[in-house]
Amino acid sequence: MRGRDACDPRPSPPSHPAPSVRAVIEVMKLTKVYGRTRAVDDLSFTVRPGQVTGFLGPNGAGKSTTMRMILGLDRPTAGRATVAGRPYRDHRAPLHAVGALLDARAAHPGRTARDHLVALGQTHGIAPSRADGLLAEVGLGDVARRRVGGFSLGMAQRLGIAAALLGDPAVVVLDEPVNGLDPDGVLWIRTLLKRLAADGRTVLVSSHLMSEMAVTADHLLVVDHGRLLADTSLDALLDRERVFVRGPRPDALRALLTGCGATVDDDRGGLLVTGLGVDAIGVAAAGQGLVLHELTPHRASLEQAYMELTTTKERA
Ligand SMILES: Nc1ncnc2c1ncn2[C@@H]1O[C@H](COP(=O)(O)OP(=O)(O)OP(=O)(O)O)[C@@H](O)[C@H]1O
Repeated sequence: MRGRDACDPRPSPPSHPAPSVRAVIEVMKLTKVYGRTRAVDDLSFTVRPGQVTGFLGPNGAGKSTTMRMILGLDRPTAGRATVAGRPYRDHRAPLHAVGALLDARAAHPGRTARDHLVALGQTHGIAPSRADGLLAEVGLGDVARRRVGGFSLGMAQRLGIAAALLGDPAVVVLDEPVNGLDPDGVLWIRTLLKRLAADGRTVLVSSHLMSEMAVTADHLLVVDHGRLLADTSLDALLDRERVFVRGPRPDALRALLTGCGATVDDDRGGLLVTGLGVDAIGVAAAGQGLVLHELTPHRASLEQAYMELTTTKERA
């Protein structure tokens, strides 16, 4: 009983429901090359409404560059990105289609927070009262008439989020929105993102903080070196079964399980197996007459799942 046929087939992932084109972000074979750096490398994914999609990866993974291309701020070397069925630049009233926060310090430092939002709103016929309401909502009501140049990073982030929401957009794209926020602010943005998704909006939020995404996102896009490592629900990533297995013939066991398509790592005197469940391992070992002294399921933390994902793909 050797090879993949000897092992229980793993269930195929659930298919996604057909997305409403109204608010979908589509990234198709997107590539961006800066000199010798492939910042984004043949990236394809779809971001759907009604959930928070975390865009996760280490520093320099290509998250900001991808977001800039989605928002028409960088020209792709190859491939394309659309929002609600068309490139961002083709939207006649972009503030209503997509709200974005890429750089919290982008607001003119000499303007007051209120003037910044009112001026932005004027480009789309948005009433000043909407700016006032949003400033109160993001916790800047008391400093609405202070100049932005004197704002802390956290205050600037809150203003950037107010600007992103000004046009009541169906799609929200935020690049590292928790940067500079205090614990209250982090909690606030977490709640806000979940509410936006519950309203049926499409929410794409980047972070290099696994812990933050673990409590905020429903779905994860994991990138590294400009490439997509995973496009998965948070639950599916965490539910990936890992099994600790120990027996007197670890080398034979490793060869068997690797042949069954599992990833096998040394761990505390035994083997840590990803990609096969306890039943499949038991059946495969019995088929080869291999004795097992231990066979224990492990649920990975998000950090473990992420580290495993990045190191496994780098080795491949
Ligand atoms: N304008 C540019 N010119 C040259 N190289 C760039 C430029 N913008 C980004 N890069 C490079 O592209 C790569 C991806 O950068 P990017 O900012 O997209 O990553 P990131 O995932 O957003 O990182 P971080 O979490 O640190 O913000 C990096 O190697 C970066 O140095």
